[in-house]
Amino acid sequence: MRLGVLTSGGDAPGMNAAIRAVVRQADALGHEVYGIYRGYQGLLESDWAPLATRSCANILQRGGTILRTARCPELHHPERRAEAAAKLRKVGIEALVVIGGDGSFRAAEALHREHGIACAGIPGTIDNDLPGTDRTLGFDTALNTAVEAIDRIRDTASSHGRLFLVEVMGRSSGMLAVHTAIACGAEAVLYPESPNDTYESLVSQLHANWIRGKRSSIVVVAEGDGVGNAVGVGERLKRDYGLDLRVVVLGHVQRGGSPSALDRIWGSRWGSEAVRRLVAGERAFYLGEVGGVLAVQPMARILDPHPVPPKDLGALVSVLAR
Ligand SMILES: Nc1ncnc2c1ncn2[C@@H]1O[C@H](COP(=O)(O)OP(=O)(O)O)[C@@H](O)[C@H]1O
Ligand SMILES: O=P(O)(O)OC[C@H]1O[C@](O)(COP(=O)(O)O)[C@@H](O)[C@@H]1O
Repeated sequence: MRLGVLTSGGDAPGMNAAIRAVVRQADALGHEVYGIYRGYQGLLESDWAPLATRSCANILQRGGTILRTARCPELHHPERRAEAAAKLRKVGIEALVVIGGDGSFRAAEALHREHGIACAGIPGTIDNDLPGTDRTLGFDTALNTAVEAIDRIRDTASSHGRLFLVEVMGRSSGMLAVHTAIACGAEAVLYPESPNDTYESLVSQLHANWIRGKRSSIVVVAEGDGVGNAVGVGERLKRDYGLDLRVVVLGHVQRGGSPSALDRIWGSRWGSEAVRRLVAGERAFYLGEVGGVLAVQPMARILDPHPVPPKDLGALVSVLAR
């Protein structure tokens, strides 16, 4: 059997572990893998090549993706998906392993529903916002990167008695922000799924801490937060209260770097499992981890609402900051 593998959407540490496992598990079972470069964009352009098992040497510990990645707005059009399916059939790729996030899986779901392409999904996004899995590749690494960066910022915050607003990634998900805030002992967190967050509530939290004698604070702000991004909130606080605050946008620093052990392990397990299920005839599923155990979800489950950060974690941030 000829399988295809692609990485799509944002890159995430652990994607290379998954690619390596796909290639080597297929090789062990006597199947062939084509690597498709630049996600669905490369698929539309027939940008692919066979991946030999030795071509995956020394990639397990590398961030990013050796297959490169892209966002491909064209795939939202049904005619382009029909073209993609025809290209796969022409080259003899019978099943596709898609490593990516929610959007990448939605594309796979459509390719299967509309054209019968067998698809396996491996969660790969630092956002950790997929239904049916507690974990996505890259989240653990990105979380640890953000925490390490904020620990350094904390030194200056306390030495100078300053407020820092630190922006972490998450265009529509607060998972990374909330977990980062707990792990670095932030004074407050702002994230998109928390409708009760307001500028006024942030000010009163910071003020209450000041009254308690706290002279420095770190506020973690998710990129897609509704109150405004870190720069916007910072400008407003400066204007209203004349605070000598600083804003740090961690940005893509969080997306790169060598994957954590957990991201390598899950990338390896999911890559192997995806191949074993596809060659056994399964057609449309994605893998995950639920309660520490490997889980399998029907691909259509990706259409469910995305998970939101547990409410108690958001509330815990301010309790622990007292
Ligand atoms: N609803 C959709 N229908 C078809 N293709 C989609 C859909 N959503 C996303 N895609 C494809 O998947 C790619 C990656 O999606 P994106 O949301 O950017 O990243 P991620 O997979 O990390 O969530 C898009 O560039 C597009 O090619
Ligand atoms: O690198 P880009 O294209 O600016 O994307 C930034 C976005 O990518 C992410 O890191 C991951 O998002 P996806 O998983 O949807 O690709 C988001 O947190 C962030 O908003």
